[in-house]
Order: sequence, then structure tokens, then C-alpha cells
Amino acid sequence: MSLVELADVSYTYPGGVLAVDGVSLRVDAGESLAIIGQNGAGKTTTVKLMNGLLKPSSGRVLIGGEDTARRTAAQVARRVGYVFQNPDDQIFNTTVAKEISYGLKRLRLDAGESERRLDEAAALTGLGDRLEENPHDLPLSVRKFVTIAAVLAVDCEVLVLDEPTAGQDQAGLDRIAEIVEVMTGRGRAVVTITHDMEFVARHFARVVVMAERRVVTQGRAEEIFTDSAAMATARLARPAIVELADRLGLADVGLSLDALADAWRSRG
Ligand SMILES: Nc1ncnc2c1ncn2[C@@H]1O[C@H](COP(=O)(O)OP(=O)(O)OP(=O)(O)O)[C@@H](O)[C@H]1O
Repeated sequence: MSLVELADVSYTYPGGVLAVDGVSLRVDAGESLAIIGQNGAGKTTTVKLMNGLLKPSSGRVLIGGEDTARRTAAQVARRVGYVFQNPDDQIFNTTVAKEISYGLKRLRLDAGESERRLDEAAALTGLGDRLEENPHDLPLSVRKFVTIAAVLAVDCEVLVLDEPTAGQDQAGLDRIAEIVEVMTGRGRAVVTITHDMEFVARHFARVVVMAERRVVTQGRAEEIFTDSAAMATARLARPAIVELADRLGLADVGLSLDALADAWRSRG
């Protein structure tokens, strides 16, 4: 059984806009999945359907086999944590510690476990020294980590990161990559929406390509990124390594720099 399953899901906003049309996808425990596609393709609506903020107009969304239609948004949010694109849509506490601990309070954990989770989430996001600062005084790139820490602390089965790399420097990118690795290593699923193809190529195992409200194709990252037709249909730029291998006429190097270098050295 998959941790997340969308089965022929459609969603129409109350104003009548059809935003997602017949989407089916699965995410397994321990898997990293990136949803890519142009603006307006339906990516954000798809992840809001996963975490119960929206309920499908038709089709079914199952989390751990449970239909979200029969659960409240709060119940689903405990299983699927959603880090918004804009941290300012999420942050409202006056210290980083309070912001990270807010979701924990509803879990009614004992004090020791709450503290352990706060410390661990702060360490993973690099916020250990900033717990008493006001998140509103921190730069946007750090505010993003505050919202990631708040969701990590709840320890959901599925972590959804909406545009996590926007505005991050290399240290921030490395930190996000480490979070993806740690969470998938613990059997959690990590789902991201991003326009950052290089980041997906390096750190995400599976890719779903969306265009005009539908899934165009999905599969292993190297299969998808080397599928020029699918990337062109979705009007997406291929990662630099794929573009370079193509221009050099090197086949089967996938997304590995080492494989590209080997193929170049041993060309006939
Ligand atoms: N609250 C809303 N009310 C009405 N229409 C909406 C709403 N939110 C999104 N839409 C519309 O639904 C469609 C899909 O939008 P969605 O935000 O899911 O796409 P996206 O792929 O995430 O785009 P982006 O990369 O810009 O975030 C678009 O036509 C959008 O205008």
C-alpha cells in the first residue's frame, strides 16, 4: 500500500476554475517525489489535496489507505505536513522556539519528547542558536527554515515542501538536501513542488510532470529528464547535465556527472 495515493482526482475551485483534472499518482514510504510543471499547471492544488486543505471534487485521495474525504483537514495535516511556499503565510509566533513548538502542543506529548523534537528540528534546520529570536526579524531564507522546522517537529509521514530552494544560498540548498535524505531514510515520504530542475535531478528519485491540470508523465528522475518530448510538452528546461550529454552525443549517462565524465573519456 502506498503512503499517498491520488486516484483519478479532479478539483474545481468554488469560483468554477478546474485546477486539477484526472490526476493519479502514488508516493511510497521512504520515497522522494518532485512535482514539476509551469505556473498554473496544478501543482499547488495537487499537494493541497494531499494534505486535506482541499477535498477532491471527484476521485479519491488516500493517505496510508485512509480516504481524506472522511477526515478533517486537521486530521490529515497530522499525517501530511505542508510547508508553504511563502513562510509569511505560516509564521505567527513571536519566537522561533514557539513557532516550532506550536504544532507539537496539539499532539499532547510529554515535556521530554516535545523538547527532544524541538531540539532535533532546530538542529536539522540550523536554528539551534536562534530559538529565542523573533522569526519576523529573520531573513526570508531563514524564515523558510523556521516553517520547515515546525513541520518536521510534528514528524508527519509525508513532508510536502513547496518551492523550498527559492532564495537559498548553497548552504541552504545543502541543508534542504540533507533534510530530504534524513526524512526518506526514516521511511517518511518527501514531496516537493519546484521550478529548480538541478535540485530535483540531484536529490529526488521520482518526478511527476504536470501541464494544464493533468499529469503528462511520471517515473524515475533520469527517465523523465532524458525524455525530451515530455519535457518539451511541459515546456520545462532540462537539467544542465542532460543538455550537455545530449549536445556531446553521449547516451546513457543519466544524471551522473561521473558517468558523463567516463563516457566522455572513453568515447571512440
Ligand atoms: N484559490 C483559487 N481560486 C481559484 N482558482 C485558483 C485558486 N488557486 C489556484 N487557482 C487556479 O488553478 C489553476 C492551477 O493553479 P495551481 O496554483 O495549482 O498551479 P501551480 O502549478 O501550483 O502554479 P504555480 O507554479 O504558479 O504555483 C490555475 O489556473 C490557478 O489560477
